[in-house]
Amino acid sequence: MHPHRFYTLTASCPDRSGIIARVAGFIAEHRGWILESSYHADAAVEPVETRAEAGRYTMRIEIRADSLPFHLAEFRERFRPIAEELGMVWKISDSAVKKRVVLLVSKQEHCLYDLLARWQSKELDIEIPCVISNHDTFRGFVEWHGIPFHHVPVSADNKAAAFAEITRLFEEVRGDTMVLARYMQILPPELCAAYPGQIINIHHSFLPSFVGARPYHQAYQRGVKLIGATCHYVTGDLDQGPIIEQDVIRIDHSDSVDDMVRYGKDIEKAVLARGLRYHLEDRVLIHGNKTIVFR
Ligand SMILES: Nc1nc2c(c(=O)[nH]1)N[C@@H](CN(C=O)c1ccc(C(=O)N[C@@H](CCC(=O)O)C(=O)O)cc1)CN2
Repeated sequence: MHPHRFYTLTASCPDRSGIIARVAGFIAEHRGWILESSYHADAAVEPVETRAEAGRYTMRIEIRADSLPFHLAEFRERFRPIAEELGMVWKISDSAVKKRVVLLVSKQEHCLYDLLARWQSKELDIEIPCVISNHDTFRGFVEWHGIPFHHVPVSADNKAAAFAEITRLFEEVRGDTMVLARYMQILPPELCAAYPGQIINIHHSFLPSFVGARPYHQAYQRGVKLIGATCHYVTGDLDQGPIIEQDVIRIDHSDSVDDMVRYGKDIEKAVLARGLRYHLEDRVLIHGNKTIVFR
C-alpha cells in the first residue's frame, strides 16, 4: 500500500490494439503519475474486427491523486468519452474513502475474531458499521469493540423477514461489502442479486469439492489428503460464486474431523483476510463466474 492518496481505475473492454496507449495517454496528458498497473488479455483470441467476437481486456491502474490537476468527479467526466469509445465497463475509487464492511457471523468465532483483530490493529483500514448474527453469542465481544451488534434470528418460517431486516441494516449503515464470516444461513437469491460482487463468503473447503454444510465431515468420509478453504463471491447458487482466493493444508489418515476443523480454522482465517483485502483494494474483477485477481 502506498503512502500517497491514490485513485484506482479498474476497467474491462473488448480487446483491441491501443487500449493501454489510449488510457495511459489520457493519464499522461494530465501529468498523472501511475503508481501500479496491471493488465490481462483473455486467452489468445485472434485479432478480430468486431467487438462481439473480441475477448475481454482487463486493467487496474493506481494513479497518485495529487499528480492530477482535478479531483475524482472531474476525472470521471473527462475519462467517460474514452471509456465509451473503448466500450469499457469501468470504475474509479479513492484510497482515502474507507470501505464500509458489515460482518455476518453465526456460532463459529474464529473468522470474526480474526477480522476484528486486523481491524483493531488497523491492518484492515476499513469501517465496520455493524455486525449481524443469527445468534446472540458474540454481542458482548463485538460491543466491547465499540461496534453495534444486531441479533437477527433466522428460522424456516421467518427467512423472508429476517433477510429483509439484514438488507435494511446494510442499507441503513451504507454498507459497501457484506462478509459472511462463517455465517451459516443460505442467503435468498434476491439478496444475492441485489449486491453482485459485494457479498463475500469463506467456505471451509477447497471448492468445488464439498459444497454445502459440514464440508470437513464430507472430506473425512472421502479420505482426502488435502483440506482447504475458499473465499468467494456469494450468488444464488450455493458455494458456486466466483472464487477470489483459496489455500490448502495437508492432512493424513491419522487426522480426525476435529483435527481437520482445527487445522482448517487457520486456513479459513488467512484465506478470508487475503480475499477480503484483494476485494477492498479493487484487485478483483469478475469475469463470468471467474475472477481476475491483480495481486
Ligand atoms: N446464497 C448463498 N448463501 C450462502 C452461501 C452461498 O454461496 N450462497 N454460502 C454459505 C456458507 N455455507 C458454507 O460456506 C453454507 C452455510 C449454510 C448452509 C446450510 O445448509 N444452512 C442451513 C441452515 C443451517 C443451520 O441453521 O445451522 C440453511 O440455510 O437451511 C450451507 C452452506 C452462506 N450462505
